Amino acid sequence: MSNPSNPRPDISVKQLTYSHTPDAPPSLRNISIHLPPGSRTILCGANGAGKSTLLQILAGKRLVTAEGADVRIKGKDVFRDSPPGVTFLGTEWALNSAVRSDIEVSHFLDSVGAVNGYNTERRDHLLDILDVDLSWRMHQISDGERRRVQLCMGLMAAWDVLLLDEVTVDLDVLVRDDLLTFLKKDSIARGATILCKNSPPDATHIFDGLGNFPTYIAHMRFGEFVTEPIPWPLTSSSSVPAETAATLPYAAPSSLYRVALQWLTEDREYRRELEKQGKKTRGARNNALVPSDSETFYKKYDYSH
Ligand SMILES: Nc1ncnc2c1ncn2[C@@H]1O[C@H](COP(=O)(O)OP(=O)(O)OP(=O)(O)O)[C@@H](O)[C@H]1O
Repeated sequence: MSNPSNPRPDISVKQLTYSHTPDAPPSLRNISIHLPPGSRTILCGANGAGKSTLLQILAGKRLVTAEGADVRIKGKDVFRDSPPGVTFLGTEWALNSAVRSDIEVSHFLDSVGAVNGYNTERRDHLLDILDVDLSWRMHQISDGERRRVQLCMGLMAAWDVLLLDEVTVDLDVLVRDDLLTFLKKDSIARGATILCKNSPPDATHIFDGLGNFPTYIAHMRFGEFVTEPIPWPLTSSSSVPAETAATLPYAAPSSLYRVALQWLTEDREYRRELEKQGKKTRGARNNALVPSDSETFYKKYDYSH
């Protein structure tokens, strides 16, 4: 949904172009979206489409200097006004050595609570849903368990806007399902907004059970929206562009996986077309090296015996 006339979108992005480095091509190109309070949007797209970059910019983690770009949450400029009530949960958290130190989970969560303040009923509910054992020690738990602690920590304080960067992918199916149910209920009860990304690596796992979660879905490719956020589930009366409508299955929420598959297939065909035209290169460069890249690689590193 990209409707600038919406009186108060929770997330509003206009003319956003962004490059990670001065010489690199833009990872986001002239992006504009407007998401209303209480919406739950899933960004779909192949690896490198720009989903994480968009979430990180909304979280104020990357500074945008491009002229004309306007990135707001609840009407506040994300760089200059730091809007309150925004929670960003990303995968890099688990890589931080501090969260792998010898500290008991209860102490770890208490230290965060002391800083942020939280409702204990909400915390206990999250501990149940995420099946967290307060006596675990942070350096002795699995990646999935560590992720559950992160989610509990990040969701304890009630957020207005939640930005999720693939933090549910390594949860087991039951925990993930309970968490999505909680997030959906919470978003409905408090009119809070969720924007999250889903990537292709294991699409069946990622999209399984997600069909009832979003109110909008969107498709990104090479830093642009091929399909701007559109209401989900789709109906024949959805305000979907004609060219998109022709490609999508109108059906039950369970078809989200099929829509994602359709979009990713289109992405791959588009990329292959660019490759044919010499505008993109992937994999072994068969014409550039004789013998092939892989033979050269294996000889170089002497994997032959
Ligand atoms: N720190 C960085 N420095 C330079 N380029 C980056 C950096 N992070 C991402 N990029 C580039 O920006 C583009 C978009 O990356 P981004 O991580 O936003 O994609 P994505 O859609 O989230 O991908 P995935 O689903 O694989 O996580 C890619 O071409 C990527 O190579």
